[in-house]
Formats: sequence, structure tokens, C-alpha cells
Amino acid sequence: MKPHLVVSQRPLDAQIARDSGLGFTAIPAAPLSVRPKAGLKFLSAYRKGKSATLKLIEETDAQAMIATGGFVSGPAVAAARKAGTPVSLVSLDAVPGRANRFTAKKASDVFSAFPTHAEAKPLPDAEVIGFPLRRAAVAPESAKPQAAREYFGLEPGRKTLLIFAGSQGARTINQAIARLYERGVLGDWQVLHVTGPSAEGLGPEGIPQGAGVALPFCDRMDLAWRAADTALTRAGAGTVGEAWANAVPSVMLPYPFHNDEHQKHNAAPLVDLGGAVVVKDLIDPAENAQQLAQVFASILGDDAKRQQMAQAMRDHRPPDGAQRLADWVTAQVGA
Ligand SMILES: CC(=O)N[C@H]1[C@@H](OP(=O)(O)OP(=O)(O)OC[C@H]2O[C@@H](n3ccc(=O)[nH]c3=O)[C@H](O)[C@@H]2O)O[C@H](CO)[C@@H](O)[C@@H]1O
Repeated sequence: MKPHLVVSQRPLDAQIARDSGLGFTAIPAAPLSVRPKAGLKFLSAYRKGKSATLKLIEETDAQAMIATGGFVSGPAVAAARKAGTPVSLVSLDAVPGRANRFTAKKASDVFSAFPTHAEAKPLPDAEVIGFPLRRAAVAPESAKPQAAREYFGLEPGRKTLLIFAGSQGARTINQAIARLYERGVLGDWQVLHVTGPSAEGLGPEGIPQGAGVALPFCDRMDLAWRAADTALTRAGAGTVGEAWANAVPSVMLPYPFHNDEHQKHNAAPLVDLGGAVVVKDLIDPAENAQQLAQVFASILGDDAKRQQMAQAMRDHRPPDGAQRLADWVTAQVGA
């Protein structure tokens, strides 16, 4: 069985799909909107996207579809339903967005990567399956931290803080951490700092000499997680799933500009079990640096505490969402 991706027409989607080496089709799709002009654009794109997906289902004789939410899922799921193709929706965040609530009504099965936050509108009958991680983001138990650090040009025996903020980087995290470098807060720790494509928020010099290694994007997240003794991250669904599966004690600054604060709620299960600490992104670099200095003082200097955090994550492994989805597909195809 061969997977085929359905993506939006944004150039970034095409680039990611191409890099994956899988077949893909870009369909028209636009965000749902109640404003007249954007609403018309949504309707027109929805119709076109649905018929493009119907054609694709016919051509490829697709036997099942997995939708991961967002505005592309709407027309694609509607097409699968019309064609009689079994379709599951996986809602990735702890607060399901409007597009996912709309799409869930048309899906034959609904899954959620995280438990839905108590005050959010739940998706009816959603089964919590864990975040479906890609294999390349989880280091095998046998991978050695020293070898992973050498891969990035880090000192193999030095404690390592992994800093990264999702696929686009984060200005406020870079700004805060730049101040911590200046103040020497990280002590003898080195960093693996994934700065994002423009390294926004760091000065033109980047990170100080001897602080560690900075790179704009990391294409070996499995090794990055294995190299790390602690991580400083946002709390996107993928990041939380990966920190947990790799059992890396984490300090998380949820993205502060989402109305539904889904990143904060994504991190909640990890915070509850003692594997992560959430710090509110106050946007102001000095205030963020101050908060982080305090949190790091209690985590970086305390080996026993970090070991406890990692052990808590190992003791409560997240469910294997990818395996659960593979089982779902097998059940549809075998049926
Ligand atoms: C700003 C924003 O709206 N972000 C949303 C976006 O997160 P976004 O997709 O940016 O971030 P996630 O944390 O979900 O995943 C990041 C992924 O990028 C990978 N990675 C990152 C950096 C790097 O250098 N190399 C690399 O491979 C990570 O391994 C991970 O697999 O979708 C998520 C799922 O709906 C939401 O929870 C987030 O709130």
C-alpha cells in the first residue's frame, strides 16, 4: 500500500511534501470564515478542493484516508465521505479548532492526540491515541548521547541544552536566551540552539563562542533529542509528543498568541506527570530571561531532579498514536 499526501497549494506544503519523497496532490483550500469576502473564497475553494480530491480518490483507488485537521481536511474529508472511502480525523491539539470540529462531523472515526482540555468544546466520541510521531524524531534506546553530540560538533561529555521552537523558530525565545548567554546563566552547559531560519532575536554574532552549536534548522531531531539533557521549547503538539517519547526533561514556553492557548494545554499532561515545566512567554525579553534564569537554576544544577523528570516520562510512556493509526488503516483495508 502506498501513501499519497493531500496538501494545500502553499509553496511550503509542496516543498515539505516533495522532501518526504511521497506522492502528493495540492488542492485548493481556504480557512473557514464568516466575513463575506473570505466566506466566498472559502466556499469556492471548498468546492474545487472537494472535486480535486474526489478525482484523486478515483484515480488512485484510495482505500482509506487519514486527515490531520486544518483547513485542507475539510474538502478532503467531504470528498472521502462522498466516495464512501473510510476517513479518520486526528485532532492534534488539546483544544480542537473550528475546522476540526466541522470536519469531525463528516469523518467515520475521530481520534485526538491529547486529552481535550476540560473547558474546550470536545470532539464527540474522540479516542485519545497519543501523538502520531514520525520514526525519525524518536531516538532508539541504544543511541548514545555522546555520539549524538559529536554528530552536531558538540563536546561529547558536556551537558547539553537543546533549544528549539517548532519549525519556524521563535523570536522571543532567542531574545531571552541571548540575555542568558550574556549573564552566563547556563554555567558549564553547552547548547544545541536551533534558531529558526532567520535566527531572529539573536544578534548578528549569533551565539557566543564556546556556548555550543547554533543551526537554523535541524533535520536529525532524533539525534538532537538524544544529545539533550534538557530542552527549552514551545509546546506545539509535535514538540510535546517528541519530548515525551524521548524522555527529555523540558522547559516549555507555549506560543503566546493563540486565543485558545492550545499549546499550554498540549503541555499539561507532561507537566502533570512531572516531565516538563511550563513558563508563560511574557514577550518582554528581560522578563522572559528573568523567569528562565530562575527555572534553569533549579533544573540545570540538579541532576537528581532531571533524572526524576526523565523517569516520570519513561514510567508513563505516551500511547503510540502512529501504531494506532496504522492499525486503523489495516482494519479498513482488511474489512
Ligand atoms: C505557531 C503554531 O501555530 N504552531 C502550531 C503548529 O506547530 P508546528 O508544526 O510548528 O510545531 P510542532 O511542535 O507541532 O512540530 C514541530 C515539528 O518540527 C520538527 N522540527 C522542528 C525544528 C527543526 O529544526 N527540525 C524539525 O524537524 C519537530 O521535530 C517537530 O516534529 O502545529 C501544531 C499542531 O497543530 C500546533 O500544536 C502548534 O501550535
